[in-house]
Amino acid sequence: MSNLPKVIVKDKEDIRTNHINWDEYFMSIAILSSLRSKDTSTKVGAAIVSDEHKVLSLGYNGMPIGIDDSKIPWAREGASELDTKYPYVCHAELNAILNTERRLKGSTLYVTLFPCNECAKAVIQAGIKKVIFLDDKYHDKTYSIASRKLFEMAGVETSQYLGRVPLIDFGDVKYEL
Ligand SMILES: Nc1ccn([C@H]2C[C@H](O)[C@@H](COP(=O)(O)O)O2)c(=O)n1
Repeated sequence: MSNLPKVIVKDKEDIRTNHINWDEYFMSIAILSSLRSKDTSTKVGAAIVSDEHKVLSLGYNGMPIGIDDSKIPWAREGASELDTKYPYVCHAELNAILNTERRLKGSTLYVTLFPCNECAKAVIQAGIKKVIFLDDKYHDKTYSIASRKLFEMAGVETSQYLGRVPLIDFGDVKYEL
């Protein structure tokens, strides 16, 4: 008996259509990575890829290494900002940049949420040349406006991923649009 999932393709003979394309592949990896996040409201995943289509690094939003994340709030609101997740959580893009010692110059970042201005600065400093994002739900926030400015001035190309997304279902954790 095999534990491999059954492969279903529409046209096995047509090599142009019987596999997923690069963007689908890498955005799916970013989406899968997002499911590692313990954030209960927004799980973000990131994959950094070379111009030779090699995965250089992965990341998701989480508390810094060594921090007992059961002792840190995951809340969006609290008595003070210190009682929320925001001052503590490390964003997916920053984690992906820091999770490798490889050279990221000229690479592409696939991320499930448009980067904030702090991550935009790290993306630029790392030499990442292209950002492909899935969601842009904070488009009108000041930090997103600042990100767009920074990317434009630094010559980082950005584009929204409008392709197919996988339905990932682990039962209690799933990804669906
Ligand atoms: N580009 C981004 C934006 C946000 N994050 C993280 C930070 C938080 O854990 C979460 C956002 O939470 P919300 O305010 O939507 O409850 O996503 C990130 O990793 N990358």
